[in-house]
Amino acid sequence: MNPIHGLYAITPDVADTAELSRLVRLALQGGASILQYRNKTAAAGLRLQHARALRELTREFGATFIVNDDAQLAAQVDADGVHLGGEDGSVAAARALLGNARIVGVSCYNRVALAHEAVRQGADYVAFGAFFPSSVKPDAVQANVQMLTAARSELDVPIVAIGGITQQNGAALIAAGADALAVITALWAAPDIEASAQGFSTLFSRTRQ
Ligand SMILES: Cc1ncc(COP(=O)(O)OP(=O)(O)O)c(N)n1
Ligand SMILES: Cc1ncsc1CCOP(=O)(O)O
Ligand SMILES: [Mg+2]
Repeated sequence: MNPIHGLYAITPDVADTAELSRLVRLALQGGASILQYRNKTAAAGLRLQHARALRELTREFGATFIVNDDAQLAAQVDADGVHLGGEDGSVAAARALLGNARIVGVSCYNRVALAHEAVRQGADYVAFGAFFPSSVKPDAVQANVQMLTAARSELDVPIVAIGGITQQNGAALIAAGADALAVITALWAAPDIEASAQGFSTLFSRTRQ
């Protein structure tokens, strides 16, 4: 099975490791198949503690564990891979740390040409977005369904969609070719995180791909 398929949960900004683990467990119970550890503010020691805890938890559930931005941290905690944006270093540098068996995902914003280049450099998946307004990244570049459709017809690697995705607007992205939906707010701000994860996961069995 493609390890990049289904609900791709990205961690909320929660500093306390036990509380972060409690929330993530709910998402995994609800069926999140990929977890990305994304934290822009914690100190290195706390990030290591978080990443170690989440590595253990994702193993328990058989979920794919990706670290955002930091290939070194990914290697240190034996994560399944790393996610790189335009300012996060090259695929080659990540490969040098992680080897060929790990996953390297690359942000391509709204540019299919960037995705071709990422694949040429050895990316295992590409991400496009933001598809909808995002309170986490209000200034994010806007992507649209037409470019996703074009990307799907041109690319063989898994495609992740991100940015303001909800259970309501996510189905159209899956129908257009997204293999995974990366979500922050609609998952963690939901009144029932497990039910929200379940709802997102169900979209993948309902929507023709
Ligand atoms: C799955 C996924 N897609 C896109 C991003 C955004 O990456 P980037 O542009 O590097 O921005 P930051 O998340 O680092 O602020 C992502 N993290 N995950
Ligand atoms: C990291 C990132 N990159 C583009 S939008 C975004 C944030 C996604 O969060 P949300 O699902 O809350 O819009
Ligand atoms: Mg980044």
